[in-house]
Amino acid sequence: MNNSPASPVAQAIRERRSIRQYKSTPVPQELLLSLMNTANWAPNHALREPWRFIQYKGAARETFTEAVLGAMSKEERQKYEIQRRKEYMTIPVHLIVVMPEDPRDKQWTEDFGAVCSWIQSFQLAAWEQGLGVVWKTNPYMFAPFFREAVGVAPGEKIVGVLHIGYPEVIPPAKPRTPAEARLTVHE
Ligand SMILES: Cc1cc2nc3c(=O)[nH]c(=O)nc-3n(C[C@H](O)[C@H](O)[C@H](O)COP(=O)(O)O)c2cc1C
Repeated sequence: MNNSPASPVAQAIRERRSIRQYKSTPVPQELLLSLMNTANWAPNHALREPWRFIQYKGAARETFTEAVLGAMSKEERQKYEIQRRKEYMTIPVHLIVVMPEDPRDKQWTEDFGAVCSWIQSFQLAAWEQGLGVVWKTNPYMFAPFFREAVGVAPGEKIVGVLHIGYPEVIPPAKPRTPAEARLTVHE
């Protein structure tokens, strides 16, 4: 099996970067859906496919922006509103990734793992197509105001907010610790 760093999968894993500066160029919806359908092949136990998505694009990004701003304190809003409004109205797509909160520990763990796998699969498939993504877990995600404004129900968890678009800037890689440093081998 070709597991060299030069294989297409290995290369995508190593070269993908979280993108925080985007061009305003729209992302075709067919491309987005195709990438989502690829990510749907992520491993998920008992094939529960424990994910759903809420997408904001075009003028509806205003609704997303208001949901974020409404979750801020007065002071935070004063400090960040202009910057955030500009940022969220430039990035072409915001995708909220949601999972059901199964009360059983085993199922919750499986579902969370599956949704994280979905997100990374999506990020890699997007990268291969020249699209950038960043996976965010900002404090607003946990705020009741935001959850209600975007239609996340009690009993659901937001696993991440993905910002998606064509990269304006690709940051340099942050070095990783070699696996050997974290590996205990018994033989
Ligand atoms: C679960 C998770 C949550 C993250 N949350 C944030 C976040 O809130 N804000 C952010 O700027 N990046 C966030 N990131 C992206 C990481 O900061 C990023 O992956 C890390 O800096 C390594 O950079 P790279 O992805 O370009 O290799 C998150 C990543 C993961 C996996």
